[in-house]
Amino acid sequence: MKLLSSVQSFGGLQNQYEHVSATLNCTMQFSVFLPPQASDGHKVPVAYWLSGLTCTDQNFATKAGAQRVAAELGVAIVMPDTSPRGKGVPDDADKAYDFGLGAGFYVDATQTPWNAHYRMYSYIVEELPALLEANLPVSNKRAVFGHSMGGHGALTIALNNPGRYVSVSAFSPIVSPSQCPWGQKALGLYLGEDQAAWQRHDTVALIRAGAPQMPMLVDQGLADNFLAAQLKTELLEKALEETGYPAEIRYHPGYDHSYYFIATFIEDHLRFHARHLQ
Ligand SMILES: N[C@@H](CCC(=O)N[C@@H](CSC=O)C(=O)NCC(=O)O)C(=O)O
Repeated sequence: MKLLSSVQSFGGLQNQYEHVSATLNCTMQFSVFLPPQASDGHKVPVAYWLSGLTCTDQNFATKAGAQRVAAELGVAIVMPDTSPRGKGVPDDADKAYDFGLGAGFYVDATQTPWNAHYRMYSYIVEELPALLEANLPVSNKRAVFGHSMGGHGALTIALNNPGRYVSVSAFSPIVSPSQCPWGQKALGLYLGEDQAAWQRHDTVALIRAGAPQMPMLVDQGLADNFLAAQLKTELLEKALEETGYPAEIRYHPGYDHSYYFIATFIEDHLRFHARHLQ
């Protein structure tokens, strides 16, 4: 992997890298915040941040304001891109923002032409951690968190891989892609119309199917324009209640879907993960 840029922040380093991904069959960029505790080669625990629709590795790095607390806690943050990129990577036919480039939905596509590149699930779960743990001072103590499409990615990836992550959290997640327009479009095109294949990428379905318990925190703004039609947090709330799954959902009056909301509560998420990572 090649270092593209490196700037100091709160005593740590905000770095951007490029590498050729065998999983995604293209060149990818990602960002990593390395806290000061990593500077002597000491391996630090790591939280993987999964961004939402339209994002690259830069949105969280520049808008969330996570570096100060991550530096204090000694936790690295990995910020991957949200889809494969580059020449030959197919996009939505109408260049819509909710499918294709910037909208990988953290699944491994099985349908042509998407399956040649769109394998974000395996990229996040396997390729990226292996690359980083071999080349950077980060340990295999991992947490995963994300926003919106990335909140869906974080929750489903954690529930499918409880041994690989100690904790999971999400801002404004799509809790049941099987039951909202963004998810139905993406899963239909990436995985095909047989909804049986969608269930392991649907947080509500996974919880209802008896997913193993792990520390889980969800924050949702009540002034979020996407709440009623796309996010549907109430479906998760109901599934948690009916199965006795012990997650915390916090609702915040007045907060919308933006990074202003994320920046307000990111400290809570980092402290939540640090408690489980250390
Ligand atoms: N352009 C779209 C909305 C796109 C949007 O709001 N993206 C969110 C994530 S939404 C779910 O995954 C985001 O994080 N945007 C980047 C940012 O820096 O804010 C529309 O017009 O509705």
